[in-house]
Amino acid sequence: MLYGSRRRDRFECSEVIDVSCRPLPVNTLHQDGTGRFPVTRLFVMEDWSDCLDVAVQIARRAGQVVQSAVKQEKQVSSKSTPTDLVTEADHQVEELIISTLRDKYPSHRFIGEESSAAGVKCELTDAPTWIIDPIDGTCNFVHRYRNHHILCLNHRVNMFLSSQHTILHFQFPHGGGEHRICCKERDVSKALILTEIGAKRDPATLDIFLGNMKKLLSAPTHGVRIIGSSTLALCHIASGAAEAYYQYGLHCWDIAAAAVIIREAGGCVMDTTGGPLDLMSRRVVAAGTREIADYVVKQLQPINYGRDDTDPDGLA
Ligand SMILES: Nc1ncnc2c1ncn2[C@@H]1O[C@H](CO)[C@@H](O)[C@H]1OP(=O)(O)O
Ligand SMILES: [Mg+2]
Ligand SMILES: [Mg+2]
Repeated sequence: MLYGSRRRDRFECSEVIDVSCRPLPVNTLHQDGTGRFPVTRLFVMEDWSDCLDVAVQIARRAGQVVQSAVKQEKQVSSKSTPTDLVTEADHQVEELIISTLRDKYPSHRFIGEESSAAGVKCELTDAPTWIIDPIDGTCNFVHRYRNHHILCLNHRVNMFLSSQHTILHFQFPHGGGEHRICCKERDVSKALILTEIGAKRDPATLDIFLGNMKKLLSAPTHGVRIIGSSTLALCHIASGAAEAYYQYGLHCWDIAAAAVIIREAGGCVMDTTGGPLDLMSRRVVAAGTREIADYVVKQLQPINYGRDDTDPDGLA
C-alpha cells in the first residue's frame, strides 16, 4: 500500500493519492465504521501511474520468489514468540520490494514487517509510505497449507496485488463502488465470523481469546473460522464470503490494504472499541454491515498487544 498521511497515527485521517489524477469522490471513499467521512485532504502525486507499473512488476517477481520457495526446504526461525514465524523467503521478498522501490523513488518511505522485526522504527509520516507484508500467512507457507491469495487485478478499482502468499499492499483509490459487498447480512445468527489467534499463547491471553470466540459462537452464529491469514480473512469480508472479522495482535501491514478494500466494497472497518480504526493499534473489527460490527464489538474482551509505533517487540 502506498500511503500518504498528515496525521501520524490515524488511518482515518490519511490522505489519499489518486492514481489517475481524477478528483476523488471523498464522501464515497473512506467512510469509517461510524458513518463519518474522515478523509481530510487529498493530494495528487505526479508519478503515481508509474508507481503502479513498477508495483505490478515487483508483485509478479515477488510472487515467483514465493512460488519457487514454497516447494523447497525452508529455514524457519521465530521472532517475537515461538509461534511468530519467519523464513528466508519473507526476508528475500521484503528486500526485493524495498530495494526496487527505493531505487526508483528515493523520497518514499517504508514500513515492512521484517524490517520492523529487525529494529527499523515503524513510523507513518507525511511522506508517501509503502506498507509491506512480504508474506501474509507465513505459518501456512511453512506448512504448505495453501491459502491462495489470487490476483485481484483490476485496472480501475482498488488494487490488491497478491500472488500466492505474497502480498504487495497497494492502494488504488477509486470510490466508484464497482465492487460492492454482495452479502449485506444484518442478523448475526446468520453470520460467518473470522478471526486469527495472535502470537501470545499464555493461559490468561488464551482464556480471553477463547472467551471471545465462545461468546460469538453462542450468539449463535453460523460459525467462527481461523484460516491463517489476517489479510485474506479481511478480504473475505470485502467479497462477502464472511460477515465479520475481528483480531487482537495483527499489525498495520496486515490491515492497511485490506481496510481500503473493505471500505471500497461498502463494508466497515473499526477499532475493537467501536471507534475509528487506528492503523497502529494492532486490533480491528471489520464487517459487511454496521449492525454486525456493533454486535461483535459488544462481545469482545480486549487483549493488549501494544502498538506498532511504540512497542516494537509487540508484546507490551
Ligand atoms: N506475531 C504474529 N504471530 C503470528 N501471526 C501473526 C503475528 N502478527 C500478525 N500475524 C498474522 O496473523 C495471521 C496468522 O494468524 C497472519 O496473517 C499473520 O501474518 P504474517 O504471516 O504476515 O505474520
Ligand atoms: Mg501478515
Ligand atoms: Mg508476513
